[in-house]
Amino acid sequence: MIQIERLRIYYKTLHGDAKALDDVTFTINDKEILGIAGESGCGKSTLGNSLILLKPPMKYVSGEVKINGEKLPIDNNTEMRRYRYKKISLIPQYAMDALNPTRKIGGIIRDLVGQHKIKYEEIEKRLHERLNMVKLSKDVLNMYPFELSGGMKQRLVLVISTLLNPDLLIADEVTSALDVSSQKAVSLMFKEFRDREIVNSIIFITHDIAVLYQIADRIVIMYAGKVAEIGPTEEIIANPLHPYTKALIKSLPNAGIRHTKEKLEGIPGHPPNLINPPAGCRFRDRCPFADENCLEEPPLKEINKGRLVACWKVKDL
Ligand SMILES: Nc1ncnc2c1ncn2[C@@H]1O[C@H](COP(=O)(O)OP(=O)(O)OP(=O)(O)O)[C@@H](O)[C@H]1O
Repeated sequence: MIQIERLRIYYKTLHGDAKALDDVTFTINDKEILGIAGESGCGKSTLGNSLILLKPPMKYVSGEVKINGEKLPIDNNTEMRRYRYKKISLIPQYAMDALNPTRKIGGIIRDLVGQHKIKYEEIEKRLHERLNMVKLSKDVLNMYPFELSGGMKQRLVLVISTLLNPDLLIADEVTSALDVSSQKAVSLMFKEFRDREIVNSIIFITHDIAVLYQIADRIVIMYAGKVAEIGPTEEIIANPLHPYTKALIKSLPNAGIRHTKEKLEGIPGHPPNLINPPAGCRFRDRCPFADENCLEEPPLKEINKGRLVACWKVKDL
């Protein structure tokens, strides 16, 4: 189990700190795929990246992350070396485009495991099995990245990032650049890696709730650096409680989630500036239900078992 408690991660800027993650608390259970969704800029990538490497101007401010009860030294990039790739592995946004174009895929993997002091020969058998699992021939090891399609590259990235069977895999927008049929195939392979216990848990970051509907057990909805709502996938989609989640679900195309005659609606307005966010609920300027109570920040409260919502109005909606 991974516990994230009151985590604050900011970006240092010339105009002050951008509060990209501001008091974020949730857990990732064993054998779980946890989806993280929300509009662009809400802090999803910051969350994933902060569990691996704090690259300036990103900085740790406060809070804790525990993996199976052990505190992760996320504020110390050197100490985090022990965990990176072996215990926690990240597939960053655009990873498939970042594969070295001048090196054959076998060579890329040899370099990567070498950096972690593991001999290629030690993992070779496992590598072949895993390639087979994601329906790639081992001939790809003799190919250059540009010879593979987007879907093939993304499946390869899944294999590479999980070669050492990490406890936690963080996947950041891994399906966004793919067409709809490859999206489904790739996301189901992530599920298979969890089902076969190659990884213990997965954080699946995406702006696309339709993808989460296919694979996530629970969903965390983020808004402007904070958690708006947490719940089981079916419940979040069928019965969103936070006004922001309601708007997000309403703005979805029908993509296999539900059929409605309602017109597709975007969410009016923009998220607040995170350097100087308004006091109180950060969604209040865009919220049709906001009143003077919302000038005070709503705590994330358990409404029903496993269902947490940060909204003063939730009981009245
Ligand atoms: N290097 C940076 N310097 C300053 N602010 C940053 C930096 N990187 C990100 N931010 C700010 O942190 C906030 C969260 O960004 P983040 O990339 O985590 O969001 P996201 O939800 O992953 O968005 P996207 O889906 O577009 O990747 C944004 O408001 C962004 O402007």
